[in-house]
Amino acid sequence: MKPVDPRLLRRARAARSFLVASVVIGVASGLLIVVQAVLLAHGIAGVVLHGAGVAGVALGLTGVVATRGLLVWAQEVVAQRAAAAVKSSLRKQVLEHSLKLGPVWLSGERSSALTTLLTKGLDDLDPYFARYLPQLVLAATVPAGVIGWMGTGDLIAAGTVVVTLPLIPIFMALIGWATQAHSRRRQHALAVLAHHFADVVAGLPTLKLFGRAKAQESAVRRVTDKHRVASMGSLRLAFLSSLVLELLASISVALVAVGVGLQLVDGKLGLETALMVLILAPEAYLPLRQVGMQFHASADGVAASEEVFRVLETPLPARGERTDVPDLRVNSLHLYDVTVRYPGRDEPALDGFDLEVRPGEVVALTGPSGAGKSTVLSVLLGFVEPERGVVVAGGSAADEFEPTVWRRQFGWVPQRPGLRMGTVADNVRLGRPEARDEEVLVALATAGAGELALDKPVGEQGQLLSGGQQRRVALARALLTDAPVLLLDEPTAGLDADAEAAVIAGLRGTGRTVLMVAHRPALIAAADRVVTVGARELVNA
Ligand SMILES: Nc1ncnc2c1ncn2[C@@H]1O[C@H](COP(=O)(O)OP(=O)(O)OP(=O)(O)O)[C@@H](O)[C@H]1O
Repeated sequence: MKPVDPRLLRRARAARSFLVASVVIGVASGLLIVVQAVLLAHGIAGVVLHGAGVAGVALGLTGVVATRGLLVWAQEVVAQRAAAAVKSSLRKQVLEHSLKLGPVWLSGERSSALTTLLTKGLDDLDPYFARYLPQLVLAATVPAGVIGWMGTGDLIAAGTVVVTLPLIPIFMALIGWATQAHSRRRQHALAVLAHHFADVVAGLPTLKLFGRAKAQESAVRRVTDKHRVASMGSLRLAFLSSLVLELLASISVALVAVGVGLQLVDGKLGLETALMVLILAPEAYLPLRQVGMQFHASADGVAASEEVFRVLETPLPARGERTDVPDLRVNSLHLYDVTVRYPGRDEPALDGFDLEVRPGEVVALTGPSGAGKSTVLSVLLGFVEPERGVVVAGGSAADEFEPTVWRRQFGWVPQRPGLRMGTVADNVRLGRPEARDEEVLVALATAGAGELALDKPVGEQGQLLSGGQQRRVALARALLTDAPVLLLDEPTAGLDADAEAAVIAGLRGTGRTVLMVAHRPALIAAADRVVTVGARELVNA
């Protein structure tokens, strides 16, 4: 691990200004340490050799200690602010980037791992900013100042420190390599734990039904044990490294003390200088030793930030900038020879698929499960990039257009309705936030959900509504948009025949272009044209 990840400085402006402030505070702290040692040595030597008073020295020391206290406070405030700003900026960037990468990329990620990363994971950056980075700056500034000043009094002592000091970073690096792997393992164990817990909680009713709920106890225990072992491993390494660094520093200071003592006995060194060197010697090692300790506290945060950069460095699909999207009320949509292969899959999900959807048409996509029907919708929405082939509208390829502007042409009902916590009205209004209550009611009625009250509560992921109600709310949401084309993934699944007939009538009545994935005969029969995916055949109804 690099001491400071340049990507962190590049991605988070707060980290840069924080580093500058830390250097200023670090240099001032270094100076104060030297002043404090000189004052102490002067005061003690004055009392011992000349019986001088201590009032002046005590006053000076009080001033130095108070100023050092102020610097520590300033450092803490700056660090906490920087950590908060960096975390918030990284969270925002990851969320924005994930949105740009789209739902298909997200479905390949483990959502609970991503959630852990964006919450608890990034919080581990606090010690990195509050402890590790300031200490790193102190380690770079204080020893240089201290050794320089020691050299003015005793070159041998300064030389001893210069020779022994590098041992600390060398041992730190060795321990660091071992820690890094441990930290990654711990982060991974935490992600697995979160994922497993989320899965178990979400699937508890099913697990209970199949009598497997008890069996989960041992699975949870196994995953928790893995996390505990990984955490204990990190702690063991942290304690061990502190011990090693402490031992190294103590032996080095003892070496300096022996040299100083011998010179003092020989009369080659005055008492004041000897005292100054002895007081300063541990100060040269202290910042480096503490960097070692803080490194462990911050390693989890650094591992989390690496995970953040993995997400941020996932390349975005190349999309154009044009905003003059052709009006699909008058232009046809074409798919020419579209082949899609999902990452990690050998078989194409869609192979050389052609389709034309004319304005105002209702087209049904049918075909066996897994044939690629939902993929056709994903291609049109720009969520997946075809390996070959092109989507064309009004003579231009779809990927020339800015994705959000392009998507405004579509109202979409995905296979999973994706409702959020709130009320029915909140969810329908996602289609057009400024819509009036009457418009929301019309959309609900058209979607065959006229019986649902606007203020009916909706739980997370659409809970509190039946499966069929969720679908109709999602359809009302798509209908409320001004989009000329509706892309519907099995819009009547889970509806009874009457509700289905109402939905079909509602859809036909809008006069909009509809491309729908359809399995049910009534829905297929309602289409102007039926296209079979997978068989590459076009059937006119
Ligand atoms: N995000 C993904 N990553 C990898 N493979 C995927 C992904 N989404 C779909 N697939 C695969 O691509 C193929 C086509 O999937 P798609 O969902 O388009 O089929 P479908 O015809 O809509 O199926 P169904 O009728 O069951 O909904 C399937 O083999 C599926 O396993």
